[in-house]
Amino acid sequence: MLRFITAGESHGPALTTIIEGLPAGVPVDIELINRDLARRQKGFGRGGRMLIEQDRVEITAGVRFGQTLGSPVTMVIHNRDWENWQDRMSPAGPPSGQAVSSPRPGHADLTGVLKYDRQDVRDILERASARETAARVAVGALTKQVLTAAGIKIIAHVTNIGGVNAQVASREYDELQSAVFASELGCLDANAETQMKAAILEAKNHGDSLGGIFEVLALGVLPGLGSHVQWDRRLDTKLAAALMSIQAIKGVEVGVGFEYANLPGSKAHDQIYYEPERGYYRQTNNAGGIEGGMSNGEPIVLRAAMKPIPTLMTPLSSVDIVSKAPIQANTERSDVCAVTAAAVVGEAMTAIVLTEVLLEKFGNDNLTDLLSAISHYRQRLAGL
Ligand SMILES: Cc1cc2nc3c(=O)[nH]c(=O)nc-3n(C[C@H](O)[C@H](O)[C@H](O)COP(=O)(O)O)c2cc1C
Ligand SMILES: C=C(O[C@@H]1CC(C(=O)O)=C[C@@H](OP(=O)(O)O)[C@H]1O)C(=O)O
Repeated sequence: MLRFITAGESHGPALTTIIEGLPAGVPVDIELINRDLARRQKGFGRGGRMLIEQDRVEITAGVRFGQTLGSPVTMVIHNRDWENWQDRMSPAGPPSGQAVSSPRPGHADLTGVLKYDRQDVRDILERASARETAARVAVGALTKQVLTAAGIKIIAHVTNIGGVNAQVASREYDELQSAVFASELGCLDANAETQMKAAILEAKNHGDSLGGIFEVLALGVLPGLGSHVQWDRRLDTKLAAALMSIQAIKGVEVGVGFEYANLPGSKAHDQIYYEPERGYYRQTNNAGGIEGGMSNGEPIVLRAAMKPIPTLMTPLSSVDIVSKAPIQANTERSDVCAVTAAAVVGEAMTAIVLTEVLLEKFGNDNLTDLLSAISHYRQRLAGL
C-alpha cells in the first residue's frame, strides 16, 4: 500500500514527509522534484513569502545512487523564512511576541483554537497553512517518476480566476506541458490570462482576494485502475478526496461533473466502439475517463474549485478570542490568489492516487516486476 504523511509548521525549520510503498528500482531525478517545487511557487498574485523561499528537496532516506530501495523515502524541504521566526516558533520557549487573538473568517483559526484548547491562533494557523503543500508536491513529483515508467502523464492548468474563464482547445501532451510551463498563471488561454491578471491586481488594490478553478488531465492511463466493488476502492472516490484535501478546495468535478445534471442520458454517456488495431474506444469523454469507479482508458479529466484566500488586507469582522469584543480579522502577509499553485498541488495529488492504484493492481516490490505485470495486462487486453 502506498501511503505518506507530512509534518512541519509554515514558519518552522522544515517540512518533512515519509512515503512508504514505492517499488525498488525507480530512477529518482531530484531536479524533476525541484522543478515542480519551483512551479508551485509561481503565479501572479502570490504574497511576499514566495520571494523568501526557493524550495529544494533533500532526500534523507530510501534512495541510493539515484534509485529507490523499496524502503520508506524521507524528504525534507527547509523553510528559509525560519531564520526570521526562530524566537516566535521555538520548540523550547519561552513565548515571545504577541499572541494572535483575532481569528480570520474562512481560515482554520477559530475552530482550531476551540478544538485544540489553544490561546494563540498561531498555534493553529502554522499547520493549517498551505505551506504544507510543498511537501505534497515533492511526493507527487516522486510518484510521477513511477507513472512516467508506466507511460502515464499528468498536467494541470488554470481554467478560471475570479470568474474569468479560459477557452481551451485540446492539444498533445508535450504541447500542453510547455504552454502551461511558459504561462505565468499556468493558463492555456493568453487573452484570458491577461484579464485574470487584471482581476488579481484589482482585488489586491482593494485589499481583497480571488479563487478560481483548475483542471487536471491524466493521459495514458490504463483501463481498470480502481474498482467498482467497494466504495473506498473507487478511483473517483480517491481522486475527489485527494483534490478536496487541498487547502481552500471546495468543489471537485469528474468529467463534465455538475453539467451531467442538465443532460439527458442519450447526450450524457460516451458510446463504445471497437477497432481491431485500436481496441475499445469512445468518441466523447464526458465521463472524464472513469466509469464504475475504474479508469476506462480515456484521459482522466478532473476540475477543482478554490475559494478566495481568507486573509484580506481589508479585513472582515471577527471577535477577539480573549476579550470577546468585536475586532477586525488578523491581516497576516498573504497571497491574493493562489490558484496556479493549487493546480500544481492538484497535479501532485492526482499523481499520488494514480500511483497508489497502479501499484495496488500490479504490485509494488520492484519496478521490473511492475512493468512486466503491466505489459502482460496490456497484452491480455489486446487479445494476444
Ligand atoms: C497554494 C495555496 C496558497 C494559499 N495561500 C494562502 C494565503 O496566503 N493566505 C491565506 O489566508 N490562505 C491561503 N490559502 C488557503 C488557506 O490555507 C485555507 O483557506 C485554510 O487553510 C482553511 O482551509 P479551508 O479553506 O480548506 O477551509 C492557500 C491555499 C493554497 C492551496
Ligand atoms: C508559504 C506558502 O504559502 C502560504 C500559505 C498561507 C496559508 O495561510 O495557507 C499563508 C501564507 O504564508 P505566510 O504567512 O508565510 O506569508 C502563504 O505564503 C507556500 O505556499 O509555500
